[in-house]
Amino acid sequence: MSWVSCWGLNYEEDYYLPSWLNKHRELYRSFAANGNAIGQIILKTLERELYLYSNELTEVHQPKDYSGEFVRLFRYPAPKDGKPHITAPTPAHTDATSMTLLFNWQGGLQITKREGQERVDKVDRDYEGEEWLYVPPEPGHVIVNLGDTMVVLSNGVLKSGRHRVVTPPGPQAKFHRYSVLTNLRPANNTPMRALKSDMIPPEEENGETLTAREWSLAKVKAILDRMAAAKK
Ligand SMILES: O=C(O)CCC(=O)C(=O)O
Ligand SMILES: [Fe+2]
Repeated sequence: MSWVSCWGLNYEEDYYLPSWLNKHRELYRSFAANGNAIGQIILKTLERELYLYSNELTEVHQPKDYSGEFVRLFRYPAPKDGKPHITAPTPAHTDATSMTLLFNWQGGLQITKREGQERVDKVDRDYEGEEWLYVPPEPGHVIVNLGDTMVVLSNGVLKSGRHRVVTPPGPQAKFHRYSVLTNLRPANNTPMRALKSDMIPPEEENGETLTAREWSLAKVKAILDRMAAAKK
């Protein structure tokens, strides 16, 4: 599997793109901006359902603010022998985003049937006997995965969806799989603690609150440490 990510930090103004993508700068900008606009509609609905009355979710996901948001393109080569890959090309995980918008044309994305998962799994561990369901792409639709920061901001009222990508089923396996995703993430300085509302259970005070940037770096570090430990 190969992929390329472009961190469109503050994609309304200054951002760097590699030369091959810079030729399509306007397409890139409008893809990221439209993704954010779709996300804003979903966040507005969640604000209402969570009884948040002062734009607490939408105001920390504004394109003008610096955050860890990115656009990512994936290419999953078709297996040469036609047999499904033994290990999932994208292993099971929840996204460290607030919300991921995923565009793809082939199957292969799966969600888990497992219930009662931990609040936020810092290392995306594997669970024995976990059952998986395909999410077939529908023309004209985008797949939306809610991510871990929403779990933190809602103190567990919202859940992040655990998913993975395996070889596309049936005859689709003969073709390379491409996917394009964009996402929403809280502005870098957003405090990663539960928002206050009648729908959100109050959070226990436990010392220091990380910013969104510190919080996502800690998740990446936990995953890298786990991968290094698995190699030993
Ligand atoms: O390639 C895909 O369809 C999904 C990849 C994914 O889950 C991710 O990058 O978080
Ligand atoms: Fe993901």
